[in-house]
Amino acid sequence: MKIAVLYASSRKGGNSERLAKALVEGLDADSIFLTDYRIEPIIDYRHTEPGPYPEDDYRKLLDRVLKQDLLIFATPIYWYGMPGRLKLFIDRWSQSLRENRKDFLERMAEKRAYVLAVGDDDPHVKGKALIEQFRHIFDFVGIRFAGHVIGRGNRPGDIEQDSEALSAVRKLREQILAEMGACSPR
Ligand SMILES: Cc1cc2nc3c(=O)[nH]c(=O)nc-3n(C[C@H](O)[C@H](O)[C@H](O)COP(=O)(O)O)c2cc1C
Repeated sequence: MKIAVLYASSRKGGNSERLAKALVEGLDADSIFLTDYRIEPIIDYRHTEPGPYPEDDYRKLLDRVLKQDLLIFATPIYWYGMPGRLKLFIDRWSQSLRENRKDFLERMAEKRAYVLAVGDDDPHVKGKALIEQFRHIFDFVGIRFAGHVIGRGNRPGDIEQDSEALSAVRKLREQILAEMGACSPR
C-alpha cells in the first residue's frame, strides 16, 4: 500500500506536521510538502475551449499524488478553512476533470484519505466545516474518506499536549498497520 502525507502548512515543524508524523512514524510514506510546489490558480475553461493552463508544478504534484493508495491530508486550519496553497491544488483538479475526466476519476476512486486538521480557535466546533468540505470533495472525486482527527494547537509543539488527538491518531495508525498486514504477501 502506497502512502503519502500532503503537508499543507506554510511552516515546517508545525502541529499538523507533528500529528501526521505520529501517524506514519516508521512507515514507508511519501512526504509531500506543498510549499515545495508552485501551484497557480485554476482558470475555468469548462465552457470554452480549454487552455492554456498555467505552466507550473501542478502536473508534477498530481502525478506524485496519483501514485498513492492512501492520502493523508495534514493541514492547519486557516480562517476556518484549508490553507490557500492546498485549495489551489484541489481547485486544479477541475483542470484534470476537463482534460482527462475518466482517467482522473478512475484513479481517484482507488484511494482512501485521512484528514488531520489542527487549529487553535475551538477547532472541534469551528473546524467541522473544513471536515465537511473534505467530505464533499472526496465524494465528488470518489476518494473514500477513511477518518479524520482534529487537534488543538497554536505554537509548534502544542499538539503534544492534545492527548485526545494523539490517541485518535494512534487508532488510525492501528487501522493502517492492520491494512498493511492484510496486504503484505505471506
Ligand atoms: C493565516 C492563519 C490563519 C489561521 N486561522 C485559524 C482559524 O481560522 N482557526 C483556528 O482554529 N486556527 C487558526 N490559525 C491557527 C493555526 O491553525 C494553528 O496555529 C495551527 O497550529 C497551525 O498549524 P501548523 O502548526 O501545522 O502550521 C491560523 C493561523 C494562521 C497562520
